[in-house]
Amino acid sequence: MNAPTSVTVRVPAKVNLRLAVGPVRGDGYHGLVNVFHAVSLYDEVTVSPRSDLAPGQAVLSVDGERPDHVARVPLDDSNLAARAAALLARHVPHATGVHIHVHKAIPVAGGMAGGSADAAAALVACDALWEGDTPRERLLELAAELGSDVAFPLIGCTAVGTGRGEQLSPLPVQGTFHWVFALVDGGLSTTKVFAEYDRLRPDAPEPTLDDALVAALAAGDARRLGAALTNDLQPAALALRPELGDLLEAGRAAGALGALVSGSGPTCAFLAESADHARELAAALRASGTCADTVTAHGPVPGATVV
Ligand SMILES: C[C@@](CO)(OP(=O)(O)O)[C@H](O)COP(=O)(O)OP(=O)(O)OC[C@H]1O[C@@H](n2ccc(N)nc2=O)[C@H](O)[C@@H]1O
Ligand SMILES: Nc1ncnc2c1ncn2[C@@H]1O[C@H](COP(=O)(O)OP(=O)(O)O)[C@@H](O)[C@H]1O
Repeated sequence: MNAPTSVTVRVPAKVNLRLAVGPVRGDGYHGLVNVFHAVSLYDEVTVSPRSDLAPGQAVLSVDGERPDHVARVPLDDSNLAARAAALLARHVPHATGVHIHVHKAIPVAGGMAGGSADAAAALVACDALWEGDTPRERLLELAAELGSDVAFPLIGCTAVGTGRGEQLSPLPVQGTFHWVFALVDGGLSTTKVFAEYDRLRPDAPEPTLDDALVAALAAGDARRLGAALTNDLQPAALALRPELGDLLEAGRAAGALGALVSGSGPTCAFLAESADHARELAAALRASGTCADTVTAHGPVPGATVV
């Protein structure tokens, strides 16, 4: 069979249903109990071979519906998708240079792991393009080398991440949960949010999982899930962006079952009772004037998939 001329992979964003953050470790990372949940907001990453480039070398292009977000995606070697192609090229025999095109829908620097999603998608796409047949376990290891959040979008659905978030165990979930994500202008640096967390919580305890959250997911109970959502980084994100407090309050006042900052923020996530309720909640949030825009999505959804 001939090698493919291009491969496109669709990859979901994540929201953290529980982000329990422990003390800073010797390597500068924080021990986490990080419950990832993949939602139906997708980037698409397309790779095609470039014979004028060295194996694993990439040129990038990006487009998407939000020009302000597209403009913030780096087009050089620091792009996580380019770093993923370079890393995989060192582990498969028939790597080529590649053009990587990212169609962006996941907010940039928004706490929804868009860069990590693109890196996971690039690993899957390049492995298919180069016919690497890299085993799943090896792809997960390579993903973890690229960042704490890169392994999760390979598996998607709902999973708890321990260590620095990269050691994943799937969690059973019944049914579908409906979400509204409120986008705000500008991003937040993950490093700065963790630094602010250290300042606010010098005495952080070891992170734990929450039985009530696990039970709510297994039962498909949105009301109980809403009550169990927590994010230890939220006070740090609110300290850096105080206006997010008004956004969370607007969502609660409009009847969200749960409201929290997504990961390191500043995107905020609101749990709804149904798809209809999510649309109503989104309209109320937009009318409140506390966010730039909203996106509705459902979860859990599968991880990076060749389309
Ligand atoms: C906070 C979370 C929650 O899922 O994601 P975002 O909300 O930003 O997407 C993650 O922990 C982010 O994961 P990721 O963005 O891959 O982080 P990395 O590249 O590994 O690390 C970036 C920086 O974040 C801090 N960091 C990250 C992970 C961790 N367990 N402890 C940390 O202290 C460190 O300062 C590190 O230098
Ligand atoms: N493919 C990519 N898409 C988006 N941002 C990227 C990408 N590669 C590198 N970055 C950089 O990573 C930073 C964090 O972006 P992102 O992964 O979208 O957010 P977060 O870490 O909040 O989930 C961005 O500010 C950008 O400079």
